Amino acid sequence: MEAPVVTNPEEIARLYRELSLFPSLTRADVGPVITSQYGGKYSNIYTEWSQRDFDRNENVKFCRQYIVFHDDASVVFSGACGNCSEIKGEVLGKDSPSGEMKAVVRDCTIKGEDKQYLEIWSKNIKMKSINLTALKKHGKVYEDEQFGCLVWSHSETHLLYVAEKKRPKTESFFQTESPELSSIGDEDEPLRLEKKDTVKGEQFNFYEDWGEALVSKNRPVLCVLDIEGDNVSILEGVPEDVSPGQAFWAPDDTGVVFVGWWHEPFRLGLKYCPNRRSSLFYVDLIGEKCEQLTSGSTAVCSPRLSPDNCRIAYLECSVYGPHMQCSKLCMYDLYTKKTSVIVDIVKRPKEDGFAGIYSSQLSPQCWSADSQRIIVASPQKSRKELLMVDINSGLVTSLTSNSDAGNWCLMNIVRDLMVVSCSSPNHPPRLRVGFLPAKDSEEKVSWITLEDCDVLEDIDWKILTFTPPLEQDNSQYSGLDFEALLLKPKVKEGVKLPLIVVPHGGPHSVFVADWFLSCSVMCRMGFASLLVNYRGSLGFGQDSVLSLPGNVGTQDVKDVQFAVESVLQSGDFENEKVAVSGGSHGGFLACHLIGQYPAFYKACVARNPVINIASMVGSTDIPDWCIVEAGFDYSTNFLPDSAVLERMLSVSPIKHVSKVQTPVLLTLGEEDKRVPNKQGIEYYRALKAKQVSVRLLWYPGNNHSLSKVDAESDGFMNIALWLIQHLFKQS
Ligand SMILES: CSCC[C@H](NC=O)C(=O)N[C@@H](CO)C(=O)O
Repeated sequence: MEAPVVTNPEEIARLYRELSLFPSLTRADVGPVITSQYGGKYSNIYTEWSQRDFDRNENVKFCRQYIVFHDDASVVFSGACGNCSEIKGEVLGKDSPSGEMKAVVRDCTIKGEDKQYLEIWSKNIKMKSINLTALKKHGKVYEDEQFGCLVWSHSETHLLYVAEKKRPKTESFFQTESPELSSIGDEDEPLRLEKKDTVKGEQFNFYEDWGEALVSKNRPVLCVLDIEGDNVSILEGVPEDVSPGQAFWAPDDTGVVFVGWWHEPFRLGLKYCPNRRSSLFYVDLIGEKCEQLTSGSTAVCSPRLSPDNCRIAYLECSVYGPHMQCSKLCMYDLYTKKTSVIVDIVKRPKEDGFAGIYSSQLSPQCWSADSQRIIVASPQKSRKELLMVDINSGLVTSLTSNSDAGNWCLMNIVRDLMVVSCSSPNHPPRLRVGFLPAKDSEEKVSWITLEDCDVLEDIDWKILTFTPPLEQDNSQYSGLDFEALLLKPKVKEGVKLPLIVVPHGGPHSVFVADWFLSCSVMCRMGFASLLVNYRGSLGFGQDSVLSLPGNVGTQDVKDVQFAVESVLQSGDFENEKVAVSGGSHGGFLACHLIGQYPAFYKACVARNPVINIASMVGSTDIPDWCIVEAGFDYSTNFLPDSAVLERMLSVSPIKHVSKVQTPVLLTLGEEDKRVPNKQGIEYYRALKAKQVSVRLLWYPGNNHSLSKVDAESDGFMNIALWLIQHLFKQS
């Protein structure tokens, strides 16, 4: 029996709107402990959320506060205080350590001009509003997760943030000048005008940026605001060949610790690429001393100071190679000035299930109050778990094993109070709090839900495990299993479902059992989805990651096909109604699958797919990806020769295009720096030439993720209608 499928566009849009109502938690902070007049203790929890607003075509950001009464070890009573309020124009915001003040970096448009202000709030008063744009000490403030920060000094007298370095004004050689601005010049130097401080001949200089989603970010500088003196200064002493970010105050406020990414000989894209050469540095406030704290031969991120001010925890991985991979959890001792590894790379999942740390960002605070443990959220196969690491023994304990939720994210931990977001494919994000049990205690965390939403009872999900057949075993990394998530609408016995196969991108990424808007709408429409974590995915040990480079286009393709064919054997699906959909490397796999298994898939959707690695290597922001995934070792002076280009071409989907029969929907972002839209166009032309049905959707103002509200929702509707058109067409 065939399942009834929702095909009416109005009804599909209604379902999409309905399930888009669930917001996602983006930030949480815990305020200081307050003792009430009756002796009870409580803390405020500040949360920020994001939700799609279709009419305004933007993701709206709002906040809500909660109060948690506790005895320092367990929650006694909790609840929300007041309603939500929207946050507008706030680029960065941070309460001071005492909770007495708040700093905000705000974007404003005044009489058509964009300006940035740094505001200091105290009690119910806006104490200061400093016009950063007018000060002209630097360019725009960095608000991204890669470099950005807004940090109060321990003394609460100074603020630290990152901004674009100020560039000199430029003008044409042919600009007419007033006679009094006569120039002085030097033969080798560009002509500088004394009075106006304007440079000629540099108007069209090219400034590299840090790539996808970090456009226009070229040269970050560390900025310090002296609150009392209203004075912003740029920290001197940062090495010239390093871009600083993720900074914080050293314990005594006399200097700053930061991550520095080397930008010579050129910048490579940083988004999703934590494998860029970088180090921890310390620079003193007078710029006399800058010390490199880690080796400089690895890639580091997320430094976090322990509450006792003695150590810095951070994540480390090797430079180049697979972009995302198993990380080491490391520590820098501020007294001995030595680094150590607390949790090493894990090649294969251990007997207790621990598969390694796969994270490129620790939560804003990650230490227990006793400075003896660190909490990290990491995929462990197809679930994301909270892991507690003992810094002395390196012992890793899961705080969330056997839980019903498939995805646990640590938003923050302060004085052992953890604030988390947890979700599952049939359960949108919930906000929970819980105290970390005392060291060496056997106790489990008792989670209290502060913000709940109902389970979508009509959606079923499970995790499936696959062992590749012998002929598909990787001889170098033998015996690796992989997994997939299967999401299905609940239907009566005997009803067969259409199936959408979704391989993830990366390829070193993973689908954890999270809430997926598009899959849940598809479920409500009557489709099942199979999300495949083929070998090479994160969370399955470093061997799995390393098994894929050099084998893309075969091992990953065969794993996905093996998973699909295995699932179809259950008899629960309509074998003639199978579609494939993926983005980026997932699009690469979708296009490979329709080329290598020509009659199998009845519809294909590819978002910004990698089509021809050979034609992409010179135009993507991450050429190293092309070289590594094609099976070569990358260095910055690597130049692809004809054999390398031939290999890149031979592992690409374009190689199989002549066999394609499946109708293809391409969704491309005009501003994509990662997989330039010319890749999709190359495929579009090839399919057109072969008279294969193809449609191309072009999203101006969108980058690789196609995540602007109108692009994402339009993309979803067109994907749904494309699947309906091609899976259910009358033949
Ligand atoms: C040269 S593009 C390589 C593919 C890309 N990898 C990293 O950015 C990719 O597949 N991206 C995924 C996210 O990992 C995506 O879904 O965009």
